[in-house]
Amino acid sequence: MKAVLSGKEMKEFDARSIKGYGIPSLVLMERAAMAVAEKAEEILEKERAGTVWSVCGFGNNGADGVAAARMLFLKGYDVKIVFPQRDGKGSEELEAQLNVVKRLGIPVMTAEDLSDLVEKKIPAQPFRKAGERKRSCRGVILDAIFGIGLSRNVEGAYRKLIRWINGQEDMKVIAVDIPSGISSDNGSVMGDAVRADVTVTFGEKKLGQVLFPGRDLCGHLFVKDVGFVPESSAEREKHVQMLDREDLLRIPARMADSNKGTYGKVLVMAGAKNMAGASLLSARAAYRMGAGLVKVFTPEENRLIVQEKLPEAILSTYDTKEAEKDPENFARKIARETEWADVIVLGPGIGMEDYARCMVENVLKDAYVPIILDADALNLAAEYRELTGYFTENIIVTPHMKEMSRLTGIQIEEMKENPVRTAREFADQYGVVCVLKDAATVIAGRDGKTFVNGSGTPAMAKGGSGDVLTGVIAGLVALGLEESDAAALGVYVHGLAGEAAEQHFGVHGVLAGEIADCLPEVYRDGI
Ligand SMILES: NC(=O)C1=CN([C@@H]2O[C@H](COP(=O)(O)OP(=O)(O)OC[C@H]3O[C@@H](n4cnc5c(N)ncnc54)[C@H](O)[C@@H]3O)[C@@H](O)[C@H]2O)[C@@H](O)CC1
Ligand SMILES: [K+]
Repeated sequence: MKAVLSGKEMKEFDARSIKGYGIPSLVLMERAAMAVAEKAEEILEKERAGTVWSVCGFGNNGADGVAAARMLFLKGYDVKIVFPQRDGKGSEELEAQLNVVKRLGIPVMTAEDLSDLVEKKIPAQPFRKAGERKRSCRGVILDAIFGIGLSRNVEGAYRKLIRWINGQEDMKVIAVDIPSGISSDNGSVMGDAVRADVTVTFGEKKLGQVLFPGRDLCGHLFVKDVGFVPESSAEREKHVQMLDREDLLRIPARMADSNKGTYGKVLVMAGAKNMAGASLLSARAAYRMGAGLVKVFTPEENRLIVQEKLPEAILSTYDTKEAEKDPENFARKIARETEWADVIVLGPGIGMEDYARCMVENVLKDAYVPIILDADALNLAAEYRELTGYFTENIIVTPHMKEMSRLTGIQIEEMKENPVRTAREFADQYGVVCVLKDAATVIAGRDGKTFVNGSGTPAMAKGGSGDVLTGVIAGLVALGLEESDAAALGVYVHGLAGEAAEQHFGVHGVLAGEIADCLPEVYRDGI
């Protein structure tokens, strides 16, 4: 698990080492610049290229760029430094770095001096992996215009330079700390931004590098230690966290003397009339994740298909007409089922009929085991607001952006601007665990624990993959994980399984069921 910091948190982290412990700022900067220069040299050697443009702003990000340019110049590369304009007031560190390069005679120029000032907006990069876009490479551009100090939208000469960088098709772009123009707090593009092939960042990851579109614009991200004094583990836990492969070790082991009862009973309440798919995907994923027993509760019409496609599942069916006619009897049936369960998945494909609302209400009212509330259960809660009155700490909600918008009334664009805050506020307001699904899913858990997920692939952007996720989380709860941990680890494992499925079927070809079937590859071979 690794901490991910906002711009403000990173500034405090910086200041702690410099002011708190007395490590000179220029010492940290020297190591930061060295990490950038090493990455540049690696690329230049591989590409047999010799040109370096270091494009710098007037803060310490620019100072990093000037220091790295000096190091590459001393190695014999053909180096030029570019500033947006002549008259910018530089930081103290920048002035110190510029004094050195002036004495060394490294050319320093401005945007106006660039003969080929071709401006290009952020180029699209369809279906290519980060760093793969450039076929020929004449050299390297160091993007050191803005780092974590970007405080407003970019315009004027800054914007021109950012677009100039994006227009250099035959140069690899290394972003110093973060691509210029990306907000380090939320990954948004502030006016315009650099598309980097590689980003070298210092100390810790920033939120802007793990949330989209910033995550995409970073290219390959390298985190380098430059000598900051580390925080205590209690301090680290206060930041947003990102899971990594070591966290797979937290999936409980299977004991030699166990039986199916040892690994929990999952009740999947899903699928409307003739819509068995959602229940099958969720149930399959729960079994694949390791749950001992999975029961599907679904309309009678789905009996044959469930038995045929997943004979391992226990089946309990209901008559939808009876359920509508006699809600009290339906409620008693539901109570019997929920009593059996250790964890419940509620909602995928159940529809918006009255009996579905009755089911959601009764489960929320009477069940005290963890409940994963998804899809139509969330849409019903959005439509019948009184259902949110039952939200308590045993509930994990898993809305995608549209469902979250229905639940909260907040526009999708606004939520995308700050998904961490959106998920956190919802979780705190209702006391639930909130999994806000998107390309970078945010998990807001108990005790302020917040996670951003780093696994996954666009191959998973397909119908049914959310149903699989509910089963994965339920499976982990059944194995004994606490709800916040099950949600965060479940999202991570689900993403890894999607990546594994992409290896087999390609980015376009993956089916949701295949994500479920690739789960064992993740925890069997993944650590
Ligand atoms: N000693 C340190 O504090 C270290 C800092 N480091 C570097 O320092 C960077 C942070 O430096 P700073 O805090 O100076 O910030 P930046 O260098 O990211 O940028 C701040 C400068 O840009 C200006 N600015 C902000 N938004 C603008 C806009 N839209 N248009 C025009 N000007 C704008 C600010 O007024 C300020 O002059 C990090 O990203 C990292 O690269 C690293 O060297 C590691 C050590
Ligand atoms: K930068």
